[in-house]
Amino acid sequence: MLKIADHQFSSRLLTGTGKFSTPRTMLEAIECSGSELVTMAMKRLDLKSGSDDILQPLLSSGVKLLPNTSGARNAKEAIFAAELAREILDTSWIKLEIHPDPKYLMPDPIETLAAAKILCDKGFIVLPYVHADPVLCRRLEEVGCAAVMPLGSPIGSNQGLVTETFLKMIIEQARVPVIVDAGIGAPSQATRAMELGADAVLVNTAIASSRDPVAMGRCFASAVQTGREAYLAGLGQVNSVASETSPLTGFLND
Ligand SMILES: CC(=O)[C@@H](O)[C@H](O)COP(=O)(O)O
Repeated sequence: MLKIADHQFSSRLLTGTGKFSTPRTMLEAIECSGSELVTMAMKRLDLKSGSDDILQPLLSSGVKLLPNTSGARNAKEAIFAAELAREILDTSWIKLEIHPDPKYLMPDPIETLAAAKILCDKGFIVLPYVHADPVLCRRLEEVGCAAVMPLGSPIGSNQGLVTETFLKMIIEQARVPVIVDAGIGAPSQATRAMELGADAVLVNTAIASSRDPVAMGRCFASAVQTGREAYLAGLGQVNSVASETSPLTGFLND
């Protein structure tokens, strides 16, 4: 089981709700992925009409909603989005995302740490999206974040685990769950993240932008499961030189 704050999940795959061609495809893909924690941008909520074509179906599907502050450019805007989420969606869980630069969507570490501290003090369950920076992840843990969400590569890039070296450091030192978020472009990359010892992964674009998102949701579910099992089984050591599979002393030497 994946434990975040006081909640347990049997799936280690978190999914996003953006970029799907239709709400129906999104709901089916999420269902087939087995994901139990699903993120949704607060900026997507249509507050004026009082109804939203994905919110209600999502809530009735039984998944836990993880609102995110995507679109916030600084701590103040992110805190506002988190408070709005708590008010409207009746949840204190928040995926904290602050990216002031629309080109690369790189998370702002300074604003993120400042917002995380304030939100934790206000009783939020904070899951911050950050660069794969081991020092920052440690600091976020210290201010009370329930998990850390370092990126594999830029959001929506499908480039995979460009940050692998640093993800390893984060995983090694973390005392809260590490959820590799963003840029995971193929099931094999999700497997790799899990083999490294990540507690979970978050995938959106790779599922939503595939030719068959429902089938791809299923592929990611098994990829995450495989990676987790491989991690628990313990991967063999990587050697820089060859090493004989069978003993060298055999009949040829006798
Ligand atoms: C939906 C969400 O939260 C994204 O910001 C997240 O980082 C996923 O990234 P990908 O779309 O690259 O999977």
